Amino acid sequence: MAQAGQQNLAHPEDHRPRPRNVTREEALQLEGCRHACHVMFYASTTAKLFDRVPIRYVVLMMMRFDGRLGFPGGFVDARDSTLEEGLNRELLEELGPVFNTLKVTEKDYRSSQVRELPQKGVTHFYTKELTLEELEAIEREGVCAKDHGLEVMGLVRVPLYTLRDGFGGLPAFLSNNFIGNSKSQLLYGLRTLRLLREDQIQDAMWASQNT
Ligand SMILES: O=c1[nH]cnc2c1ncn2[C@H]1C[C@H](O)[C@@H](COP(=O)(O)OP(=O)(O)O)O1
Repeated sequence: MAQAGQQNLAHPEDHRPRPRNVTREEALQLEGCRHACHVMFYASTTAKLFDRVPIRYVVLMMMRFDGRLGFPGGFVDARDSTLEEGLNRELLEELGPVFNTLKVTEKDYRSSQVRELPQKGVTHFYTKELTLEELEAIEREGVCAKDHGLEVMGLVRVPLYTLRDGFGGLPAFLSNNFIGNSKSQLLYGLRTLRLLREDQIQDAMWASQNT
């Protein structure tokens, strides 16, 4: 899938070089860098907040041990023969027994970004659509995972709506602290999967920065 839509968001005062997009093949040929894989699970829903505001999609992120938001996943290491094997191993540790049977595969791969500092590394991003029942099973059984309460403080749902005050919902969510390029991965996922329209994304980003 084209990666052009993934923006490299950085704090305006952050002068570190921005991560750059590379293809999966380019990424796999890079020497001397660690690979990490993360996945955005999502499911459609007919639920309405306050019986009025359509939720439309449940999108999962997690609160990490360091107080930042990110996606489930982690570093691929020498034990893993493929990126996806490493990702599924991390998912089993972080989200629990559901990942004995549910697997992320190469067809769920979306994009790769390389960063040079503080250490050269590549982050690979995946998205996977689930049924609402599958997604709720991850939420329910996540408390049985090895990393629950340690590396994973809890799963969170991303609100895709904006409330009448213009800030509650997605703009407020985007004002949180995100690990690495996970905020840019979230926006890329919402954009390319068309879970939100471009103008809705732009308005939410503007409100999160200016409210
Ligand atoms: O969601 C994420 N999106 C992009 N990069 C991320 C995300 N979460 C962490 N990271 C970065 C931070 C590190 O450089 C690596 C691996 O971190 P982590 O997932 O914490 O890895 P382990 O669980 O310790 O294997 O990716």
